[in-house]
Amino acid sequence: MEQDIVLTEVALRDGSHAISHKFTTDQVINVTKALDEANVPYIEVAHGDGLGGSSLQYGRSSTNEMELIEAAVDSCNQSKIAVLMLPGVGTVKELRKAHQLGAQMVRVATHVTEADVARQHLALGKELGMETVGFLMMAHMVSKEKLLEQALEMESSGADSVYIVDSAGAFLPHEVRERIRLLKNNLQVNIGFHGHNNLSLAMANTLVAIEEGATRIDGSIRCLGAGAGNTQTEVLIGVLERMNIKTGVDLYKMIDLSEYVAESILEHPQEITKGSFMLGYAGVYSSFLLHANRAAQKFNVDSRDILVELGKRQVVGGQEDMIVDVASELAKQR
Ligand SMILES: CC[C@H](O)CC(=O)C(=O)O
Ligand SMILES: [Mn+2]
Repeated sequence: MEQDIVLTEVALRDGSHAISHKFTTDQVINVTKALDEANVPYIEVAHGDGLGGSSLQYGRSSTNEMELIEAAVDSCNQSKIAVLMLPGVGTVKELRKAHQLGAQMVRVATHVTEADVARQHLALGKELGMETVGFLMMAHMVSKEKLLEQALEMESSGADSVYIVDSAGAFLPHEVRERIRLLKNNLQVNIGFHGHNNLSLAMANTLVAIEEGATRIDGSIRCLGAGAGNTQTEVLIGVLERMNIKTGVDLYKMIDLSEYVAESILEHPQEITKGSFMLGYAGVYSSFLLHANRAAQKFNVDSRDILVELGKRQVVGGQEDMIVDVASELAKQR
């Protein structure tokens, strides 16, 4: 199969944030089968916060993620199942289990300044014979020089690909251009990009990343991802086709699947709402959206004020408890 760009479909992991981690086994089987038939190379399956994420802090999964991973593996003839893991949220025990069930790629995600904590998990991925990805989250929070330093750390730890992850959907296209160019000029491994559409820039940022040499790209079908969702996979495939860039993925099958996702999975359309826009504007983790909406309701404050304050405090993944603190402080100040 000819491929210029290698796609990873993330709806069955990133989309978990958008539906409060309620994927059912049937939904995972239906989506995975369709993605496999459409020739999508990699399909990520896990709790939204990665292996082991099911908890009070992040939100409990309705169905055990290992059951979902197993169902996804069994539904594929050619697609490979990827898992995300955040060291500290997930453990080596869960990574070994996911591998045993048939996952073939591990994407080790760290905050953009903490690449060194991925070393052990990337090494284990390699030892198990998995393809490895270093996933640098909240990349907009640092300078391009710092990002390069951290990307080199991921490369030296054994990542086959290093991703710039726009977790907050905060990047502007020229910022993505500069960063992908710098990594491309200094790393030997594949460069990837994972966008969020909070400022309506996921597609533009993805195209700029591809122009600068990124070859590993994430998308979520029907934008089923955190915040306003990710770069919309089926639309990206069509746009790349128009640009003569090959993904090897069947466009019509993806459009059919997109209709299924809208009818059978989405609780509401993935839109740029006041909350999701504010994530990108203030630079806040996309997965904080539903938590912030709930806290806004509970404390009767504006979710925009919560998100702006979280942005000012530069909160990072794992600090979800701050959302309630901020909402309660805002309520007291009123
Ligand atoms: C909490 C993990 C996070 O959702 C990973 C990711 O997709 C991102 O940072 O955008
Ligand atoms: Mn994401």
